[in-house]
Amino acid sequence: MTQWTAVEGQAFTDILYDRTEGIARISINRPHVHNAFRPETLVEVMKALRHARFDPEIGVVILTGVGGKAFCSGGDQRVRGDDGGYKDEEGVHHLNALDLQREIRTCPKPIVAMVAGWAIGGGNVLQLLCDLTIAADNARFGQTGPRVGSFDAGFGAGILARTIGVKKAKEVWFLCRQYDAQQALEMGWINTVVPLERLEEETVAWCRQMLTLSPTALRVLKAAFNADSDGAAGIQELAGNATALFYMTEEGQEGRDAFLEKRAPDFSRFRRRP
Ligand SMILES: CC(C)(COP(=O)(O)OP(=O)(O)OC[C@H]1O[C@@H](n2cnc3c(N)ncnc32)[C@H](O)[C@@H]1OP(=O)(O)O)[C@@H](O)C(=O)NCCC(=O)NCCSC(=O)c1cc(O)c2ccccc2c1O
Repeated sequence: MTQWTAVEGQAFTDILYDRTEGIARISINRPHVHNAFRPETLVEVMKALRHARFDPEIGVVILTGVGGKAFCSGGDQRVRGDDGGYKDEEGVHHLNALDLQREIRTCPKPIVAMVAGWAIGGGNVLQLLCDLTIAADNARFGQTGPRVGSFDAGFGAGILARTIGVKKAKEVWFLCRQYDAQQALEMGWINTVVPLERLEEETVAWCRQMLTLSPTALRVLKAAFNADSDGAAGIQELAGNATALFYMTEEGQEGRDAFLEKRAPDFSRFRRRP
């Protein structure tokens, strides 16, 4: 059994945020609605995710749901308003699931979805956008949008099509069927399926394996996998890694030093590589 410790100084109402060596775990904690999210839930997930991103001791993040019956059932339909989004406690309408989707893709650390039970609607999109998905044998996946008067025509359609193929993605969205973990595995929708009682052990094992590997290599690879589908923003993310690495070289530092020392830069000692 993994020992998890609540992250200090981080108080939340809709999520749990804890950690074990090198791994942060963010759990949506609304099991009474199968972990459906409201705007406040997503604000909290983003806050925890940013905290994990900036914690140098964390190398991998797990996103999951409390209770064993659901990862997440998407937007909480009880707070879906008539003014273009989900209503927060102040009455402001949001579609801030889209903000979280982008943050999952731009977080430079691998994010693993640990899925037990339902991953439906916006909940399926969240697990889809995580870098890896470990599912329990009770997991069920699907989209409900056309049934409940919604659609995710961004990552929810496009990345699903890239992941399982266009025909299958259209089937998922056009028919609103549900798929069990084995079917999802066969489609390449998820990475592996394990018995529910082994879900955490298996997920942590995958995370620990990534923790033994080069964080820079994983970071650049993550950006590379997203670059083309994220367009200019994806190239920006990938290119930012090149700039960061260049800043760590003597060649990059020569330009900065020359400016600060008010002299012409001397790049002559740096090779023009083939
Ligand atoms: C997930 C289910 C298939 C499970 O069915 P089951 O029969 O096992 O359980 P119940 O239906 O009895 O559910 C138990 C309990 O939970 C409540 N509940 C479940 N899901 C939600 C939900 N999403 N919102 C509110 N409440 C929920 C349910 O009412 C029960 O409560 P009781 O008080 O009656 O006990 C089934 O529950 C189901 O189909 N759920 C709805 C799934 C769904 O349609 N989700 C929303 C899809 S749209 C979406 O998520 C979405 C969000 C965004 O932020 C977007 C942003 C931008 C673009 C698109 C977006 C988008 O599409």
